[in-house]
Amino acid sequence: MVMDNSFEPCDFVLFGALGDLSRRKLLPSLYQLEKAELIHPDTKIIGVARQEMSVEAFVEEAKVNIKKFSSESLCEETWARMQARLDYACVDMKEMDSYKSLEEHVDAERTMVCYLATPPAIYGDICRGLHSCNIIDSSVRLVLEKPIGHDLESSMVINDQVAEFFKESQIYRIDHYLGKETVLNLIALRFANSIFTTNWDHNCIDHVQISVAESVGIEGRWGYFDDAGQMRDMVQNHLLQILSLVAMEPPATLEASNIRNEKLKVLKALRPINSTNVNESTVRGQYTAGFVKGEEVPGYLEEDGANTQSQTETFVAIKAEIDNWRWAGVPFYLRTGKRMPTKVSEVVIYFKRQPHNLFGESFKNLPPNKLVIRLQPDEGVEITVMNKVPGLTSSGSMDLQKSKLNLSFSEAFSDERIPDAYEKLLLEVMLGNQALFVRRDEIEQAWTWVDSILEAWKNTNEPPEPYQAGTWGPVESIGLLARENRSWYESKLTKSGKK
Ligand SMILES: NC(=O)C1=CN([C@@H]2O[C@H](COP(=O)(O)OP(=O)(O)OC[C@H]3O[C@@H](n4cnc5c(N)ncnc54)[C@H](OP(=O)(O)O)[C@@H]3O)[C@@H](O)[C@H]2O)C=CC1
Ligand SMILES: O=C1O[C@H](COP(=O)(O)O)[C@@H](O)[C@H](O)[C@H]1O
Repeated sequence: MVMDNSFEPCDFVLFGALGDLSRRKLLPSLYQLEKAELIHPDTKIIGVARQEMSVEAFVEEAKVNIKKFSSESLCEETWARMQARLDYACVDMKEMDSYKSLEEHVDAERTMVCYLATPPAIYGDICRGLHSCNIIDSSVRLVLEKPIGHDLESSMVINDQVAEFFKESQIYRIDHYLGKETVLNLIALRFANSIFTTNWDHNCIDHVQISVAESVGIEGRWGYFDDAGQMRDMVQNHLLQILSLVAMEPPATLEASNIRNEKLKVLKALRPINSTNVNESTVRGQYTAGFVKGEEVPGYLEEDGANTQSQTETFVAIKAEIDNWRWAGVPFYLRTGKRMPTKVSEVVIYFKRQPHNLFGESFKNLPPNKLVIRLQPDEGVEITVMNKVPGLTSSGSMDLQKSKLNLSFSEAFSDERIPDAYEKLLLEVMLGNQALFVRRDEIEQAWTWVDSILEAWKNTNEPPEPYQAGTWGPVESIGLLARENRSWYESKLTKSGKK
């Protein structure tokens, strides 16, 4: 047993237990935690959905999905333990009377975790329903899935509805990127290594690139995606969270409030992008038909259910600037899109060039050092450095060559399995640690910045730039950096043709 004293048993109530997220991610992640013996033996997992179903049928459904969505065969011993803690309650989450049936499944004396894997539109109903049957007390933790709103205003409405019944210290807002090992490693890399701690500012860094490329399209989610677009789907949450971790000041401790305070300061320091600077600071694109990994794929406007007039963006590139002491004059270029050549997320830190050249004409333009943090896949960290090519020359001059110091997680930690982000987040909720969850003020600050860009795009009334599926986005995205004599980092994964 690998448990410590902070582990307490709880009733883990999964609202929307028959939905896509639960089937694909949450139940398989709970299974992995079970396997690692990280769930308290007395913890119960109660699936809640509106379908009438026996506990046996729910257990069978869970088993089928865990088998289907886990990358390994089912361990019978683990499953026997997990099965024993599963329960099911049928609740129509919009009907207040319906919540009574929940009472007999939970123990008011224990910590209760309510995970809302449901449409955000019914978060308010669920809170009222829980309140109506007197289930809420200070020990209840509420987990909210994204998206929290469509803009600042709607996000405040949801947050207000929830705040009627829960204190902020009880609310766990999910951004699954915060559960990714490599995103967490940003904290370790920055604050456990003095070479980075002391070189992490405008004195040493020229610019930063954050790219989150996806090879998938919208995966049959037209209804949701067309309303959201890549800005709301990826930038408002995941990219801004990564940016905050890269740019934040050292927190006093790793305690939740300290980390969240520092992230919030970064979001507050983001220079607003509005009608006056939107054209020079952003690019938005929409994919047309093309080939991804050799397979022909339709354009966005030809996807199932598509509205052919849609101007929703499937690609965004932004030059973001952080107006504070540390980052003055250091652009953060963000880029994310669907149907790009490969799935790859990377943070690349470009250090400044040497102030003076000692190595003669042929090395006049010594390339800057780069720190490449590969978030996914092929997780790792790489630094490019200049080295002397070994050997003797008659002129006595020095020949230089660019080389890489490469730490690949799969090689360095070959005995360790990299857990899915949801495993980490589910574990942290059960431990009652909010550090990897997004606080209300962070979400609202992120919406404020994003809303201003969306509003400016709306005002320009220009369609998104087309880009062929299987490319790195519209040419204008190259221009965003080229006009400042910079270029996007070409991922090693693309160069090697790795899929
Ligand atoms: N799927 C994913 O990969 C991701 C999902 N999310 C978020 O997770 C949440 C859930 O998404 P997803 O699983 O895809 O959605 P689904 O629609 O697949 O599942 C939602 C679940 O909620 C249930 N539900 C909806 N309304 C009611 C109601 N009135 N009473 C009882 N049950 C109800 C549904 O039941 P029924 O089947 O009967 O309709 C279903 O079990 C959303 O907030 C989404 O944005 C976030 C990131 C990724
Ligand atoms: O939240 C979302 O994230 C996924 C990408 O997540 P990843 O872990 O596979 O990188 C994205 O495809 C989806 O559209 C979005 O809603």
